[in-house]
Amino acid sequence: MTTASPGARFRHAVATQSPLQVVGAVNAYCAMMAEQAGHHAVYLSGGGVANASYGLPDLGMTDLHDVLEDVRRITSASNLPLLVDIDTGFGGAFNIARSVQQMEKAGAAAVHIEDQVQQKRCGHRPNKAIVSQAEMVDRVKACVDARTDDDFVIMARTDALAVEGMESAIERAIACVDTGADMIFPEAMITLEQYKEFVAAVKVPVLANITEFGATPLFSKAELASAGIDLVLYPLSAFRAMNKAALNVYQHLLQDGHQRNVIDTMQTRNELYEFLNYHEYEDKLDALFSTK
Ligand SMILES: C[C@](O)(C(=O)O)[C@H](CC(=O)O)C(=O)O
Ligand SMILES: [Mg+2]
Repeated sequence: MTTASPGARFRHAVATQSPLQVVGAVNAYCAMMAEQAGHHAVYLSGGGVANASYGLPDLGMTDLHDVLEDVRRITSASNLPLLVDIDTGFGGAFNIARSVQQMEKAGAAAVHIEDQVQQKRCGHRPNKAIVSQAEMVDRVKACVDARTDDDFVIMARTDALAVEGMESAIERAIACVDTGADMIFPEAMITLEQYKEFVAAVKVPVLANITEFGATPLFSKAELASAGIDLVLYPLSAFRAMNKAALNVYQHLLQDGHQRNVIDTMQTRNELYEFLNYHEYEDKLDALFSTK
């Protein structure tokens, strides 16, 4: 156990892993599995909150409290530093400041805020629109001013590549760093060369979002390391796999009338209990009621 703040632990993980793999966890139990599997940081995806917790598309329909609820559940269950997707910050400067304060209080280590308009889309979908560079800089300033722990990480995401091109994206990233952004998330890059350009330009850690079925090829950790990337994000990888496995079970139950054909695809009761530390709870319960 350590007394360092979540933000300090996230920075330490970025500094010591090269690059740091940040894995999406759509709920508390997923974060526990990621931690026990040996990961060093977890991610709460905005798309994940919308899709998994609310059955909504990733179109800016969820609010601060929808995301906070999932943050609290995850930070209560796992000690891993948590990077949270706060989309466009959920409003104007005061709302953004409040978002950062609430995330910090809820035990998050880091947030990323993006330069899309509030009626946002998934970063890998067409027809995105972005706010001006000046407005994005204001968003970042609101974040930086609002944090109480200087180690709490403010990551600026730019969606500009698809809208205005590489030059604008880099210019925006530099402006965000000049305003105090600690790390940069260039969204929907297409080549390793583009990552290299960002890394050379911003001089702070750069994150590569390796989300499946999107615009970015599934570059390996080694390839991204060679481009100078410091963080690799897998926002929805486990979620997509869970979804396919669950659908398969639902279909087999209908078709077969039993689960024997899919039992091998399931985590066993013992495995579940191991991750939950169930037996320790049971022992405590037995001790508590031993005199009855
Ligand atoms: C990272 C992201 O913002 C998310 O919400 O997880 C998404 C991921 C995705 O839709 O694959 C994004 O890249 O916009
Ligand atoms: Mg998102």
